Amino acid sequence: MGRAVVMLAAVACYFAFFAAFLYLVGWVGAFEFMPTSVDDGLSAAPLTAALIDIGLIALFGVQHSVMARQGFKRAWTRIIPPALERSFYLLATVAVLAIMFAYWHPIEGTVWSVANETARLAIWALFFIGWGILFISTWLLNHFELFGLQQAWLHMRGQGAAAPTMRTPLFYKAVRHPLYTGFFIAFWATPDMTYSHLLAAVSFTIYIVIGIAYEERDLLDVFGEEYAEYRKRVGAFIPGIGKKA
Ligand SMILES: C[S@@+](CC[C@H](N)C(=O)[O-])C[C@H]1O[C@@H](n2cnc3c(N)ncnc32)[C@H](O)[C@@H]1O
Repeated sequence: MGRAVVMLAAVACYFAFFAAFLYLVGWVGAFEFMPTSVDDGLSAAPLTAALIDIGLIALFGVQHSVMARQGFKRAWTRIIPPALERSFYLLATVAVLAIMFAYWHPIEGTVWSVANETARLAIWALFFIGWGILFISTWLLNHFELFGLQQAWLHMRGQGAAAPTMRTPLFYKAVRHPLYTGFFIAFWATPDMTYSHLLAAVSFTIYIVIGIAYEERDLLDVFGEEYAEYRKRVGAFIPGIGKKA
């Protein structure tokens, strides 16, 4: 594949992912202008709906976990250009998110609904702060590398892939996984918690907590003692909590 084509493919995947990410924000927020949302979609009896929705989130989990493993990457990059490995990961994420958006089955009923207008506004502010923390965290790590553009750019310029660098700026000084902290806040901060929203929040939380073990194992492999020492000093999602001896 030509170098310029690789670059164009990476840019296309980046924008496809960005669109899916924006849709996800609206989907979780269940805003009225959204065609589908966590509280809106196909209909089924509550138990069937719950099983389908859990299956959809599991699909997301399997895609994310399998494609992030080193063994999979080694095999996969014998078929696709290594410079596009991250971009195809994003494209696969777009596909599983699109399936989730299309086949989500809401479950009727409300767990909590906040009536006070000021409290509602505060919760909405928290919702956007969560997404903001997540977005800023991508820049603190390396936005262009995380979203595949750096790899394609270096490839286009005939340079090898950049060596991974451990980063701990700003939020990363307080917690090891601020991006996931942002994700948790965004999923849990809602003034109207429906059963389907709760199911999504619980399932994604469980998935992330399990996924972290694998992510940290890879980080320990790559960064060794530097990451081990970081785990001893810094909490996982909440400052000071979840340090690893
Ligand atoms: C979706 S990001 C999530 C990062 C982190 N778990 C968080 O919640 O902020 C996952 C990628 O970030 C990388 N990563 C996580 N922590 C890192 C760090 N401190 N420095 C460099 N890369 C890191 C992982 O290797 C993985 O490729």
